[in-house]
Amino acid sequence: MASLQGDNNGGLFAPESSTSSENFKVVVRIRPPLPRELRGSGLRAYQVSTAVEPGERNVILSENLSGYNAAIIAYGQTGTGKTHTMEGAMEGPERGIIPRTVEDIFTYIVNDPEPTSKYLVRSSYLQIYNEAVLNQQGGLVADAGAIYNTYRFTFDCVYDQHCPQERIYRQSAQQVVLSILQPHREPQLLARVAEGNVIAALTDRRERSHIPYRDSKLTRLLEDSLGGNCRTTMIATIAPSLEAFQESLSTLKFANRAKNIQNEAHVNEDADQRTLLRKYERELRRLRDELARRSRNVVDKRALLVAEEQAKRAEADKLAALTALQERSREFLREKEEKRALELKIQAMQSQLLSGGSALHEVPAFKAILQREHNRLREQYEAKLRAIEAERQDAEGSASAEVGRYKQLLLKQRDIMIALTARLNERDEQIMSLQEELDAYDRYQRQLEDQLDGKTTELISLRKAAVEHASASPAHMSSFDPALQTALGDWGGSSGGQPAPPQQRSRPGAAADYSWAPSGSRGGAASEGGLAGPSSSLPALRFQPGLSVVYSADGTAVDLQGLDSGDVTPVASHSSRHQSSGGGAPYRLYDIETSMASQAEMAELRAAALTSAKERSALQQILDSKVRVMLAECIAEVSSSASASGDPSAAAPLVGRLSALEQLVMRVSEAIGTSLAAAASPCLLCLGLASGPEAPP
Ligand SMILES: Nc1ncnc2c1ncn2[C@@H]1O[C@H](COP(=O)(O)OP(=O)(O)OP(=O)(O)O)[C@@H](O)[C@H]1O
Repeated sequence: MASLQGDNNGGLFAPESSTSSENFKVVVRIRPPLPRELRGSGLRAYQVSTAVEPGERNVILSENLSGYNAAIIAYGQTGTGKTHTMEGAMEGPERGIIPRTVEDIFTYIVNDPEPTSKYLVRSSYLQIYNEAVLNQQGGLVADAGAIYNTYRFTFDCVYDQHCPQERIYRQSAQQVVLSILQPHREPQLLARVAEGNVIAALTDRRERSHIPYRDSKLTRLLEDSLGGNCRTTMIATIAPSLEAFQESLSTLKFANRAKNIQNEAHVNEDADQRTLLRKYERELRRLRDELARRSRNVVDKRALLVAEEQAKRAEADKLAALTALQERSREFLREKEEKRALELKIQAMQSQLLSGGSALHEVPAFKAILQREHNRLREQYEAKLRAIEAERQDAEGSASAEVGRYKQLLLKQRDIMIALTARLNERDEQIMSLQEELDAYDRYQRQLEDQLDGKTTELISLRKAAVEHASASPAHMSSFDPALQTALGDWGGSSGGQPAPPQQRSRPGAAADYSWAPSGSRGGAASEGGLAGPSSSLPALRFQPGLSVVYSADGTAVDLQGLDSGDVTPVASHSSRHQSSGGGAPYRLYDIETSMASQAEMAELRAAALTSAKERSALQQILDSKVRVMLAECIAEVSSSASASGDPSAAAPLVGRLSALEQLVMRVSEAIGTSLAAAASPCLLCLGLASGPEAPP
């Protein structure tokens, strides 16, 4: 077998050329002459034969199962040795390509050094006869006499290769197609079926467009082998006899065209997901780097563009500023010229005015106008001054009237204040006099109380002496003075408790001048109903003979405990006259002539003290009521005067003063009442009247 590279050397055989495709090879195998052919004269002198090296088969078997699809197609006229080439003998050196391929595949699997690799080997055997596909699995069908038949033996080897060290999981599928093409005896049909449009299209030097693989089942099955993902070797078999010259020529032409087929073979590798992921990550990283590089270039370009734009803008601004400056300079020069022209014009006009011979203010018409204007302005100002003066006078008149009215009000208010002050002073004097009178009452009451205390002490001593005397000489008690016995009462020690008859009365003329005459006439009212004394104007007590009670000035009865003595005649010779040290009213107290003072005297003193307390209380009440009335009148009068004057605040000091005076009177009254109660309580307790109905308030 030799590669068909051309028909140089004037024959059908030519050396290999590097221009032929590595993925589609075409070889020609010439069958050795058969014995019958040798008997004839069909052989030519140029007949040669070449053996196929084992290494070439390995190449055909896709580089030791590295994952490429591989195909061996035997093409030739009948009896040219296709079956002999593909199948041959099952054993021995005449073994064909199929058994050798099977041996190579399993030898490779057995010799694989990677223990983790896994292989799956599948095989199929088909026959296509008149466009009918027949499954011939399980045995080879050899029908040498049939025409138009085509066999196809497909041998698939799928294996998994796993490399833990490289963490690679690769799955490859290798397809070995061993086909036998039987061209038709008629060249037209052969061209249509075998070559067909497929070969014509595949070998067309123009742009490859549509490949009509579907025109026949054979071309459909050989789709990958002819122009696809496959490393294909086509074996064109010819016979060496002269009788087969036309067929051999036709086969060689077909082989010559088929060698131009371009196959694109690649490894059938299905990487696992991790490998794909790593592959995609590497691709993604590469794309990112590319994008970053391009973006950086874009940023740099943008910055450059911005800088250029800024430079252009700055240049334009600079030109605009220069233009504006030049324009301003021109305007300045123009204004300067205009100013100079105006100054010249003013100078010319002034020179024209002065050229008349006299100044403007000396022109008569101008003087007249000036005078009129002056007069008009003066009249306006004078009229305005007059109006202002009239307004000022009106304001002064109204102000003076208001001032006069306020003066009158102030004078009236002052008079009211003076009058109120005078009345207040008068009230103060009256209050002071009442206070002094009240003090005189107090002093008199205290003296009465002192007197009463002395009498009580004396009476106690007398009763004690009487009791001692009775106990010493009880026999004489019967002859004891009845009056004294009566005075002693239970203290006299009388047996049986019978009262002693009154045998001795108070000595005639033994009376006391108990009258008192305070200043003023207020005490006169208290003497009504009382007994008349030497001083008829003073209240008096008189003890009637046979009466057991004595009445005070206000009609209060005082029990004298059975005293039956008659008149209590006041005496003057032995009376002790006490003069009030305070300069108050003179008064006279009982003058006890003898040490045998009766209880009538005690009762009299008690009644006098009680009367004095009652009168003092009455006077106190009268004083309080009158002072209160006076103060109320003063406050009302001051308030009415202040409201009448229109200035209520003017009377506030006076009202405050009156209120303070009222508080003072109240405190004085309270103090008097308290001192009175404090002074009267011990005395009244001694008299047994503290809880009586006539106790002073
Ligand atoms: N290279 C060869 N060496 C020896 N004998 C061969 C060789 N090639 C073919 N022959 C013999 O030639 C005869 C025909 O061969 P073969 O059957 O293989 O032809 P074929 O092309 O398959 O014919 P068909 O197409 O009719 O099946 C066979 O007897 C075979 O033994």
